[in-house]
Amino acid sequence: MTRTLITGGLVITAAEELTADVLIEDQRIVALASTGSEVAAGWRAERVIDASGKYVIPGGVDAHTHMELPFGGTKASDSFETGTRAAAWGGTTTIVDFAVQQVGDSLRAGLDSWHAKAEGNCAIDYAFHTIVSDVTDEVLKELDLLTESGESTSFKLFMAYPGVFYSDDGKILRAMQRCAGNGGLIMMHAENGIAIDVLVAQALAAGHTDPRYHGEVRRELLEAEATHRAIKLAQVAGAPLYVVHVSAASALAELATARDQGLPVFGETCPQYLFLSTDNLAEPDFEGAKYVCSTPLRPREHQAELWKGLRTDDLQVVSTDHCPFCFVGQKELGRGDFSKIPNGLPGVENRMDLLHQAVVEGRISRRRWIEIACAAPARMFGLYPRKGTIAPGADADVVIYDPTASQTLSAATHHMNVDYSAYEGRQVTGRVQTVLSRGTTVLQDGRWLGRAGHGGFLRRGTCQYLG
Ligand SMILES: NC(=O)NCCC(=O)O
Ligand SMILES: [Zn+2]
Ligand SMILES: [Zn+2]
Repeated sequence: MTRTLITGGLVITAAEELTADVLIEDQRIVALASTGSEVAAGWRAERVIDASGKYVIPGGVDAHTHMELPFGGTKASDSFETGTRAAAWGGTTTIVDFAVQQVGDSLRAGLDSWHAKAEGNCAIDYAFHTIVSDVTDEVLKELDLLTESGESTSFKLFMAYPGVFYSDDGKILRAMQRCAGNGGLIMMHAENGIAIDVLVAQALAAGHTDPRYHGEVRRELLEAEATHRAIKLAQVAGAPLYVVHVSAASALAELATARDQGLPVFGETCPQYLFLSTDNLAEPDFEGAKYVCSTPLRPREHQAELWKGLRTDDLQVVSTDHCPFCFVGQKELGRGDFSKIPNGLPGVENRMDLLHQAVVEGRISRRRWIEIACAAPARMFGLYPRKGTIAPGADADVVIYDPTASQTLSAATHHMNVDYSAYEGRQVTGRVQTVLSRGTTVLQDGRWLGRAGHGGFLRRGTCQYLG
C-alpha cells in the first residue's frame, strides 16, 4: 500500500472550505483532518505534497466531450490519448464522451466502437453517454439494458441536424417514455433543425456564406422553441430532461420556468457561451470559423443571463462540448459555405481555469466553481461521490491549484491537438500545479508524468438529482 499526504492546502468542495490535510491510500482518499490537528500530526506517508498557499480541489468532471467524433466529412482532432492528456493538464480527471449510434446500427455497435477508440489510450478515467440517432423498438430495449448495466445511463437526442442525428418528436417522445421507466436521462440538443435548414438554404442562396451567418440562421428563437418543446415532451412522458450546451437567454428562461414548476429539468452551458460571443464569429478573413459550434455563440448580452443562471441553479453544469477541429484543413472545409464548417470548439484544457477566472472576477463563489465543474456533473451522471468531491472513500482525483499564478491561454502552450485556441491571448489568474488521478501523480509542477492507459472506463449509476 502507498500512502500519500497532501498537507496545508485549502480544501474546497461544493459543500465546504477548510485548511486540511488529505490522506490517500493507493487509489482512494481515506481521511481528512484540519491542518495542525493532533490527528493530522499523527499521519505518516511515503509521499508528502506540500499544498500550503494552494487550493486542494476535486479533479474536474467534464461531462460533454467528443474525442475523435466524425463530423462533416472529417473528425475531431483530439484522440482519446491527446484529449485526455490535455484535460489533465487543465485539472480535469474524468470525461464523459459520447458514443455515436449510426442510423441502422445498434447502440451496442456504437459503444463497441467507442470502447475500441478509448481503451488503453486514456490518461484519466472516462465514461460514455450514447448518442441515439435512430429510435427503433430494438433501440428502446437497449436503453433499458445499458441503464441497468451502468455502461451508459444517459442518452443524447438531437432536434437539430436533419439527416444525421435528428430525431422527430415522435421518436423523442418514445425514448423519453422509455427513460421515464428505466431511470435513464435524456440529454437534448435543443435547436429546431428543420427550420434552421430552411434558413441555411436561404442564406446561401442570398450569397451569405461567411461564418457569421452560422450564428444568424441558428436563431435564438429556434433554440428557445426547441427547448420549450423538449420540456413539454418530457413532461408528457414523465421523464427528466438535461438540455446540453444552452447558449440563449430565452432558452434558459424556458428551463427556469420549468424548474419553477417543479419539473425535473436540468441545464448545461459551456465556457464558450460565457466568454465568447457573435463578435468572435464575425472576425474577418474567415477567422470566425474558429468559433462555429452549435448551439451558436450569441450576442454578448446573453452572457450575464447565463452567469445568473449558474448562480441561481437554473443551470447546474458547465461542460466544454470539447469538439476540436483545426483551422487549417478542417474549419477551412467551409470556406465559401458556412454550413460546411465542422461544428465544435476546443476547450477541455481551459474549463477549470476559465471558471476560476469567474471566481476571481466575483461572478461565482469558489464553492460554486467546484459545484458546477466537479460535483454537479458527477451527481448528474451517477458518478458521485466516487468523483467530484474530496471525501473519505472517493477516488483520489485531486488537483493542487495555484490561485495566484497568472497565465496566458494560447495554442502555443496548450496541449490540445488543435492549431488554435478559442481564448488566444486571454490572461487568467490561477493555474493547475499538480494532478492526481486515482492516487497516481499524472502532472507535477508543470511536468507530465501520466501515461496513456492509466485511465479506466467508469460504469455509472443513474442521475442522483432524482428521487
Ligand atoms: N456542439 C458542436 O458544435 N459540436 C459537437 C456536436 C454537438 O454537441 O452537437
Ligand atoms: Zn449538441
Ligand atoms: Zn456536443
